[in-house]
Amino acid sequence: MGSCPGICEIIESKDELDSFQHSNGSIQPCFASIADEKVGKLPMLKTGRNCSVQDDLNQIFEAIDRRASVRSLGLSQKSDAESKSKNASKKPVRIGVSQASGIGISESVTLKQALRGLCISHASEMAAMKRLSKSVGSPGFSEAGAAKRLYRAVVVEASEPGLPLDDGKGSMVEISLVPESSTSDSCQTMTETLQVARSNSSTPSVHSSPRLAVATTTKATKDKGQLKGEIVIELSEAEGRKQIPKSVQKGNLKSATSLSNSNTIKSVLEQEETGSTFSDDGSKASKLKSVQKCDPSLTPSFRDSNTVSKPSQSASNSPRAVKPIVTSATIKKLAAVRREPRDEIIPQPMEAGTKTSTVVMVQKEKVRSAMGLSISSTIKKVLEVDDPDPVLAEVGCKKSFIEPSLKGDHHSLPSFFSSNISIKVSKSASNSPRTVKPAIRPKGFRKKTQTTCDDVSNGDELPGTNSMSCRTPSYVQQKLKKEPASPSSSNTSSSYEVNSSSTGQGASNLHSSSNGFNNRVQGVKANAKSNLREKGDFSQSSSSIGDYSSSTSISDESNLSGSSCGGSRPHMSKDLRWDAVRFVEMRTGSLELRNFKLLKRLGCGDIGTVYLAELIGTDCLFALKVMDNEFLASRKKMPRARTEREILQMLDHPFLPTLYSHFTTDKFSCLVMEFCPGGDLHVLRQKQPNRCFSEEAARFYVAEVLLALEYLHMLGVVYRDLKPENILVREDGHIMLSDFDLSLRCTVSPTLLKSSSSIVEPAKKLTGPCAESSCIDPFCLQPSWAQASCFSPRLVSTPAKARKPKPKSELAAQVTPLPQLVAEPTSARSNSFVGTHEYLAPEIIKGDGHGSAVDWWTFGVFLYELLYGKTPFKGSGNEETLANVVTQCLKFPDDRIVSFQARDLIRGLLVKEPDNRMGSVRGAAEIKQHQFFEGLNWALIRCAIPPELPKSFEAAVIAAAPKKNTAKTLEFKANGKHVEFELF
Ligand SMILES: Nc1ncnc2c1ncn2[C@@H]1O[C@H](COP(=O)(O)OP(=O)(O)OP(=O)(O)O)[C@@H](O)[C@H]1O
Repeated sequence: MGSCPGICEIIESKDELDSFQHSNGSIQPCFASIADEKVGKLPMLKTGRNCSVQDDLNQIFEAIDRRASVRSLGLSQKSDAESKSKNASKKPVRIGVSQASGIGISESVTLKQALRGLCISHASEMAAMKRLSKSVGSPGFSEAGAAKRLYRAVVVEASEPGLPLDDGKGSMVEISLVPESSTSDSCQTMTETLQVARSNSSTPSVHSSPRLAVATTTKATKDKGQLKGEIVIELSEAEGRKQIPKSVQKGNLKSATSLSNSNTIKSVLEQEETGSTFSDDGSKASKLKSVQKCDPSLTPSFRDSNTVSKPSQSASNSPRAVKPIVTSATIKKLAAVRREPRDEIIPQPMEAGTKTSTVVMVQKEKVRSAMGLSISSTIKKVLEVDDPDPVLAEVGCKKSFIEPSLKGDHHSLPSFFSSNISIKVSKSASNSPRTVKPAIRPKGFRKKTQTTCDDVSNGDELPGTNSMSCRTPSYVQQKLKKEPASPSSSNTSSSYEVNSSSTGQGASNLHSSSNGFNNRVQGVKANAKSNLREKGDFSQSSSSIGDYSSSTSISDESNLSGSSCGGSRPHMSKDLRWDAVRFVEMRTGSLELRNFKLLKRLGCGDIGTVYLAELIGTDCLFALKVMDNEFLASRKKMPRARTEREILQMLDHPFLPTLYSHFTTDKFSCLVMEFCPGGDLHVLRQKQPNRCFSEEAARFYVAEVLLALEYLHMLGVVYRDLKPENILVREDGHIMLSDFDLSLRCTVSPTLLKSSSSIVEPAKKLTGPCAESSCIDPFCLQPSWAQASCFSPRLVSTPAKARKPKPKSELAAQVTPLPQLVAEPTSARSNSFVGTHEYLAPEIIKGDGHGSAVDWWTFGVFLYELLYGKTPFKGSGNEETLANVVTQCLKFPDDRIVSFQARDLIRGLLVKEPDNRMGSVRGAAEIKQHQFFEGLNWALIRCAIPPELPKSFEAAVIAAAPKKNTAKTLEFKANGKHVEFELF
């Protein structure tokens, strides 16, 4: 035995087999039979018969095969199985069964190990057989094959399941190297969806030398008869790609492959680091390690070129587009170890990358031409061709920034822009009695300002207002006197300056170097179509009143931190504006005002000014709300600004705005929002015949608003400022609620309400898809309101006395109502005096405290105004209006025919006592069931064809651009002073 290692091994194996028989009862019968059969052959070994190791191995594997066959066929068919398994053992397919196990193929295998493997698992058997049936040096077993398997193991593990391997050109594993110093930052701020390319790294910047794009590919070489795996790390740096061969001993290879992909690279690199073979810069290894430690999902990859190798949704849609390289989902998994087709992502100015770089650039050009003109270039073109106005031309084409200086007015823009064109702005008092706070607004603009009341509790004075007493009925004043009034100082002048000389170094750099994103911008044009017309002549005026004197049940911050600016919105992955923002953030470290080119002032609110702004270098348009920090602080409006931002951050709804980003500088707080090019419903209504919407159109708009309010309520947000001016129209004609600085945040405690049969009408025969789902199964967990919410509007609002007694048969047919889940803040209470005069709910005016029911009041006023062209309680002045709201009965004008259903809904909503108001108890679900909405497909309304589409973008731009020989100034009136305003 001692002379024959094979014998020793076999005996040991036998022992092990024996011991296994004892230890594993489940397999024992099968195994025992095999062992018995082996007895006849084993004596040859025991008697010292001369045998080769190969013979022994053959015998062993025959036993293995028999055992496997017996396992599969059962004991009763043992004999057949043996013969079959013998044949099977010779089939090459068995050898190649385990791809993964092949990773460890470099390890020399002893018989002992092979036999031990027999007792471990079937997979181990396969591996052992594979090793022994093919010698290391056989043609079918190459180191290249091993390396390939190693590569596959690494890449497949790291890739998305199902991602096809590209063993040819795609055999790259890319690693991003970020310096220690910048890793933490980038991990926080950068996402995986973009890879920023940098073409000229000679310019020192934050993103230049520290970030290295490392591509690793596994290769295999045979060195001195030993299997070695070689990992080539390719450092893509400005000066070119370096290939740093890394010799990995077979042990390393084995250990590497047994680890996870990231660990694999990490462990290999650690060894290389100690061996100083990684690169000439020893720090790179540690840098790479630091990246590996970083959250992979947050590790971006930078490349030195203009090419952006980010998977482009739009590009993928285009036949000529650059093929998406790695899906974002893949990148998440491959953040540290990423495989990307080399020819598309390595636009390096180096030998190997030159060709591919050219390819990319060609593809980019194709994409660009396929996309046509970008939005911003359309604007520029229009302005250049049609508008000789040098100011507008400068704004559109050369002057990227506008700077109004802060002269006692919050409507100011960044001061860090140099300015050499000053525009005098003067204001005159509004003619409207309801105009409380002056603001820079187009002539005739129906003001959407807020009165000083929002700062009543602070004793703060707001511009253009004297005190609450001037607008509030005396009996209301009495109630309000407990809160200190705060007259406001008026903004009498402001100066806007246009930067005609400099757009800022950073901006110009960005502009010139960030064309890469344009290649992936597709479809943004449609999103960014803008109706740039100034708002027309409007007869009515209303103002929002903000008061944060007291409110109960304000939600905590944690409620608001739910959604970030996009990462958690996979359904918005096609929205390239996210990518645009990230693109710039990654390039510049953070978003700043200088990254935007302000194209047009969209309007001024109480806390800031909203601009149409192009994110430089991306062709993406945004609504940029700029708020002056000093003004906010001095007017104690910081909480309102914060509230708006926090609410916007939470929103993720088709009828609510998207906040792409926000940033704060020393001077300004900015919100980067979705731009709505269609104007607002107030303007739209003015254009309708008789300045009223048709009932069908009104139903569409109020239905979308209702869904938005329902969503807000469920988030614990009472909107409080519903009015047509705050309903913006998207370019697709659907609506978007805006302006949340007056909103109330509160906690929501979902409750199950027992529906009473007196409220819920008997189920009608449904015609929609919900007919079958109108479940009456008492075990069904679907709440009753949900059953009816889609297609089965039911009359729930009719006052009790107005309801006719039901026939007995009908009552018998009533569906037993299930408890209704109410997830709206119906019990929230605030004593704030907020809103717009004509829209203020009685309980707000009376100071009785209010909750979410105020939104249903304003909803009623809103519907009324859309249908009748005016608000129901409008008086000759604000005081009268407030008095009317509290005391006057609801009346419908006779000069316009409106359906009973519409009037019934308005009647139910404009109930002065909030507790009796429709929606106050059961929320939006109750309103949705009203007959006015009968037949409306709530679930699909977002896909419905809207009543009206905004003007085409180009036409709107042309219309917005000042005409030839027209005066270069636009005049606005505020507080009796004329304002010269040349900017837009
Ligand atoms: N996302 C947007 N897209 C297009 N225009 C917008 C957008 N957001 C706001 N606007 C326009 O900018 C103007 C100012 O809006 P902002 O929300 O700052 O104030 P406001 O609506 O006047 O109300 P408030 O004074 O109560 O804040 C509005 O007239 C609105 O039409």
